[in-house]
Amino acid sequence: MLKTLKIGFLQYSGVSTFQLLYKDTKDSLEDPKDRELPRKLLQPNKAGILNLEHFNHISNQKIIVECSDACGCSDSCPRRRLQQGQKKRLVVFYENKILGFGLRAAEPIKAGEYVTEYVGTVLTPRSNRDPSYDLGIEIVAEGLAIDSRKCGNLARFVAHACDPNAAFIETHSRIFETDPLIPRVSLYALRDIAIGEAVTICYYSRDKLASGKGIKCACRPGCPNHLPKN
Ligand SMILES: C[S@@+](CC[C@H](N)C(=O)[O-])C[C@H]1O[C@@H](n2cnc3c(N)ncnc32)[C@H](O)[C@@H]1O
Repeated sequence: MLKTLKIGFLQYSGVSTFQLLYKDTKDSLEDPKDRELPRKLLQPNKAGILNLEHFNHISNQKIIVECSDACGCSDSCPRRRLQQGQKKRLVVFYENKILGFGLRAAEPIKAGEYVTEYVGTVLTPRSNRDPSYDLGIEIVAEGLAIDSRKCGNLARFVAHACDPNAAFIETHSRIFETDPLIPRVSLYALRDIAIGEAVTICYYSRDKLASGKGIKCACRPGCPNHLPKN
């Protein structure tokens, strides 16, 4: 099962919990004594690069906030990466019998660059279905998941690695402020990814991986970890 990201609220009109959270965080960062607080909001720089140097892929409480019509910027603004769509060339590659299909870079990807979106059906996770392709949403809409098992894009093939080179990050993105705020998730590179290299994320926390139960992790020869069975 894909890693559950921590994020809070789905809204279609009016002031959302998220807007309040956003305001609180922004305000607190303006107070010098609070600058040490973990920063919740991420935005790419002018070159479209997200600073993920200190990204903790295990306890992820981060959300990317993209520009909208309220900013007055253009469609080519680097802070509209998800809105602009996938630009990186990627291939779905059959790795081996254990890993099945994975995703590989068909061109070099730099650390902090947007790779693609995790696409699927937004639903409430239920116990009687296969959650292997669920990506839990926790900031924009707590308790929902994006399921790419039957309907998704190539991000559904991203394999787990205990030392991953990419991460899924919830993304607050809408072109017009009046658009519905649907849960969306971006895939960003945590470090440079070479052409032909597998793009990987970490599905689980270190504790779960070290529990000794589940599928033996095949991220590298001799990896001692296990992917918990759902
Ligand atoms: C979201 S799917 C990834 C796509 C899948 N490989 C396919 O061919 O459709 C997750 C599944 O891939 C396999 N997998 C991914 N990373 C793995 C790893 N490091 N070790 C073992 N199996 C892995 C497991 O079977 C896991 O349940």
